[in-house]
Amino acid sequence: MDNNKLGIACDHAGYELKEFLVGYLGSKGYDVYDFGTNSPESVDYPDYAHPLANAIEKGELPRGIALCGSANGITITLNKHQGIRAAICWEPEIAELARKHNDANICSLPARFIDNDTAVKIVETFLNTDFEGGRHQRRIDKIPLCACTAPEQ
Ligand SMILES: O=C(CO)[C@H](O)[C@H](O)[C@H](O)COP(=O)(O)O
Repeated sequence: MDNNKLGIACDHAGYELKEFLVGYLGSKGYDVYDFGTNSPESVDYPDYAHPLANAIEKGELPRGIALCGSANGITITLNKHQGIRAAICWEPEIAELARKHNDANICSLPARFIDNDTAVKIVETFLNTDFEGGRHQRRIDKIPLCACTAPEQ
């Protein structure tokens, strides 16, 4: 898949930072698919989270960035999708671990709690860190409910 492509989605709380990141990532040569929202008017984050998650699940985009005020609402929504591993990243080392250990395919940003410079560092780290595989792959394989068997006590 074309790793230059990425999707981005937000609610009103993430709108300003989303706009900044769309400009920044475009200037770095990324092909950014913007799922909105496209104004600071109050909206509901699931209306923007699901289209981003669907595009990644269908294989149309390899990864994405999601933003809301705390990152909680949008991340909870995204992770209802079987093919999504969205991780809340509030500093670069968490973003690095989200990729290395969790193979996260969406980086969720708490827009009301980070500044633009921090967001850039987080996103750059997320986009440029590879999954380590190995024991982490085994754990990821156990995440889907269909693969879950309660251990004997
Ligand atoms: O869902 C959230 C919290 O988990 C997001 O942070 C939203 O952006 C936030 O709830 C929006 O709040 P508002 O008072 O409607 O602006």
